[in-house]
Amino acid sequence: MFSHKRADFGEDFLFGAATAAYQIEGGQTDGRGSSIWDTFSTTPGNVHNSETGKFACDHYNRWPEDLDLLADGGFDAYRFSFAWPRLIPEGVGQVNQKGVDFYDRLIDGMLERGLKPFATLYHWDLPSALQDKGGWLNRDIADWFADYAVMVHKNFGDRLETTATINEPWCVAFLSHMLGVHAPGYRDIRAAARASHHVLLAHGTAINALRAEGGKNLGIVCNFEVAQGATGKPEDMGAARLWDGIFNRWYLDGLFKGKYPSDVLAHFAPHMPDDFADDMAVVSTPIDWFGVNYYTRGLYEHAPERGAFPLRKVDGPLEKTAIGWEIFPEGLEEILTRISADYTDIPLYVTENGMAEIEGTDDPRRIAYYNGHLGAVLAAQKRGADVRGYFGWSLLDNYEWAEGYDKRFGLVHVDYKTQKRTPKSSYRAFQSLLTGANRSR
Ligand SMILES: CO[C@H](O)c1c[n+]2c([nH]1)[C@H](O)[C@@H](O)[C@H](O)[C@H]2CO
Repeated sequence: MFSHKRADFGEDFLFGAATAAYQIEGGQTDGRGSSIWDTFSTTPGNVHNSETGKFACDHYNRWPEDLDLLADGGFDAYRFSFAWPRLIPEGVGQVNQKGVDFYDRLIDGMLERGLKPFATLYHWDLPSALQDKGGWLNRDIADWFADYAVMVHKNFGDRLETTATINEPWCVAFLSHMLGVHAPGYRDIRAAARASHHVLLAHGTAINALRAEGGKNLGIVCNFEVAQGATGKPEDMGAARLWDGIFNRWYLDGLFKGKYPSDVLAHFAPHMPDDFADDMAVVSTPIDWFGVNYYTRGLYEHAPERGAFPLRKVDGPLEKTAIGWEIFPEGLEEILTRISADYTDIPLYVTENGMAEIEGTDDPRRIAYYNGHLGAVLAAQKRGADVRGYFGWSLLDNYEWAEGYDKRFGLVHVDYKTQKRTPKSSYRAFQSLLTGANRSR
């Protein structure tokens, strides 16, 4: 079990678990439109075994059982995402009432169980119809996204505890337009530069539109990695600094300082949208809270042959998870204290943290992983970081994007043939921390 007590985190500290629509819902029916992940995943070579989210965890039908698991676990909150194509199948215009009805039932189900709804508006499943118009490369996406955000607010805003605009703008932009690992699968610095700006412009435009509608408790969720030099050589330390700029400071500086870091801009500048500097007041529109997703650190070395960004990640010596990420809980303490010391004093939530295993329901490594990272949260709080909550990734084993279904992050095991849910020992560890007992309904 964990070596911490719930009271250690503070009286109002919230514990939750997190998921995302495309990874768990399935339910490609009832008027849901196509998303870029439906097309990307069915394109050979993009996803392990060409696996798709077509069925996933069948959460579209099994959501009562999944909410019961959260309540039985003693969790206070549930971080979930709306599927834009389920609510507005073409991305703009006509609303799908069956989609509205689904999320109505889901959110009411949370409230009935005493679970606070922490909503994410966009967790990567862009409507294909908007991709047809250029997607994140088209500046108009800021208005498309703001209109979608207002639609969500008008239908559900009165019941949401918090609303995050975007999950992980780095993944939306750089991972998906520079590295080509996620949908839409671009490998193009010009696409990456423009998406890296438009995703933050869309965030700020939506925040302003939501404020105009009386929106409260608005934020964004960014992912962070501690970047360290593979050696102490200046060129390797420089590579780590540049990666810190690409992964962390582009978003922190843009959102909280209203300017992009000059070291990254030096690479992006020839490809940025005209007059992007005029948008920075919108990009840095004040928010109420900030979500921090953290999993691991990275070691980087100088790699002059790598063109646009002359760096390369190298394999580190620490214990790794099944997805190959080093286990480095100190990094979470470092990130939380850095953000609160250098960028903002608004409340922080750890909105994702967790690890992948390949199989099994007895998961002592995952218990140790969570225990270490919960300790990092306590250490960051002691150093002045205003951390208000922590969400384990993930409630369920689910569709792990380009990795397909092999890499399992769930506190609850899912047998995808039968859709049977089985709490793992890590779920029991949280249940014991949160309720003082190990019990199941
Ligand atoms: C690149 O790592 C990111 O911080 C990150 C890790 N994760 C994420 N972002 C996403 O938000 C989730 O949808 C993933 O399932 C989860 C596990 O891979």
